[in-house]
Amino acid sequence: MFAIVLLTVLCGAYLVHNFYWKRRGLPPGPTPWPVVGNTLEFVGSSVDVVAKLLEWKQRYGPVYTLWMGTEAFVHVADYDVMQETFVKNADAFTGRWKNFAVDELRGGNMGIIMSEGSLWKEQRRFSLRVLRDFGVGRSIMEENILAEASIMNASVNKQLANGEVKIMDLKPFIDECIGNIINGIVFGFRLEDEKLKEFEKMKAFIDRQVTAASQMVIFLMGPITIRLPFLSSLWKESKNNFDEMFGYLKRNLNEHRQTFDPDAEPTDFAYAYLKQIHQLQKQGESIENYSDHQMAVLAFDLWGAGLETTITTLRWSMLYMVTNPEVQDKVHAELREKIGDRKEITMADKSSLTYVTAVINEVQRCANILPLNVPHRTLEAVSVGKYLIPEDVVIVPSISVVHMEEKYFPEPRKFKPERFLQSDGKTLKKVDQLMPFSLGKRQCMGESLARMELFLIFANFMHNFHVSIPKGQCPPNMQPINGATSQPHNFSVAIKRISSD
Ligand code: HEM
Repeated sequence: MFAIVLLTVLCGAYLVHNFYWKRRGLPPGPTPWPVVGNTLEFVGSSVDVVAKLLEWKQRYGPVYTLWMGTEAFVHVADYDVMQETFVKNADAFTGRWKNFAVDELRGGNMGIIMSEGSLWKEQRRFSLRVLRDFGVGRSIMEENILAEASIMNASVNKQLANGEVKIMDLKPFIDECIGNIINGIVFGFRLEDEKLKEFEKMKAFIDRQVTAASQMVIFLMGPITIRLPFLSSLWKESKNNFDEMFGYLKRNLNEHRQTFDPDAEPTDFAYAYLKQIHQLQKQGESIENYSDHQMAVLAFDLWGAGLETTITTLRWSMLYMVTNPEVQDKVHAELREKIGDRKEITMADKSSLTYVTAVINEVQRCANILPLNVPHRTLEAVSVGKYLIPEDVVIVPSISVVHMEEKYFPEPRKFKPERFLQSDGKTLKKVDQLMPFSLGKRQCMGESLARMELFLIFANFMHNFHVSIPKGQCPPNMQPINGATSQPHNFSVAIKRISSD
């Protein structure tokens, strides 16, 4: 009898806690289920995550709370409120979510993406400096990207006889192109033979890890839940994915340690990092923020973030070209008019290729590849809109919602590059609400590299090829695969050389 009373009291207390107590003082939002919160709302291949976020914004207002597992995630889904908070009061929002999965899979809040405080500040400053030294945002990097774009185009070209239309999956070509660029920056070598095979294996681990199922791991995992049926197998898969990727990075970092020459100019990020440690030690300064583990997680962040996002955006760009042939025709017309027979398109052409630039903007808006962005954490109690959010609350700039707002982007579900052009149809229009790289102090660190890659690779590809839906096939599935990034389903295109048009 006593046991039943005790159990009833405990259950009652838990329910009061779940449905009322833990939600006090936080913005409203959908009612969370015990343990799983609102996480299950995102499960299922047909769930349109951004539509759900928009629906909640309409119901609860521009600032609302979702529960991912047992953690409150405050979503800031209004452009003006985002500016007032993440930009004007930036420091208060530079924390990152701390959780069991991050501790177990990445060895804690290390690297850049998940680190905070002095570790994050120092490592971000250092990494940006090294990227600049290696020519990111300048002509040195432009040459590297152009070289890889040209190799990719030559490989595709090799598959095509003149005038022939061939059905091809472009993913492996894009993977290898972007893989070579980021691998060159981090480890300084091209992916050939065995190295290429190893890279392809690693890319497959990344692809599996960003899927929805693996992402559930992050939200639902704890010391007890990883033992539950179903979740335990998801957990094991994620653990294996991370172990394999860290194994690859650590093998390459060890090769660098063995060949490191402190007197030589660093030729890649890994050597620059070793040189920084060497110099700090020589000057008797602290190397607390430069542990072996930090170096591996930092390499993981640059390598992973640099690969996944850019590849996914370029794959979407191909899909939008085949599903919007009239847009592709205009891209080709602009390239014919402004570039003509010239072989290579460089950054110097960007200001005249306004339609191409508008298309890339529209791809980034519609593909909306990071529907849940990367969650931040409040480092102090802080006002957000009409709410006072306590310290240590996970908070998300909901950029994907802004990208789909009618008031900024009329007919938001339509692919209309013209929205990024002035009424003359030629001059580019700056639209501040397009924020694929987020905002504030944690804004994407690779933005200038990514922008250069997207422009040079897309423009040079379109200058050479025409893509379409293969004859007799249904239009491709434009519903994204939900996960950390919104990826397209596998697809093939009918491709032909532009000269045969
Ligand atoms: C189309 C390509 C890309 C997109 C759309 C993108 C988008 C983003 C977004 C939305 C964030 C989170 C910002 C926030 O927390 O509010 C982020 C962070 C980050 N990105 Fe990118 N990114 C891209 C390419 C790259 C590349 C090429 C690199 C490689 C260097 C990179 C490195 C990073 C890093 C290191 C962070 C963490 C920054 C920090 O926490 O301080 N990204 N990115």
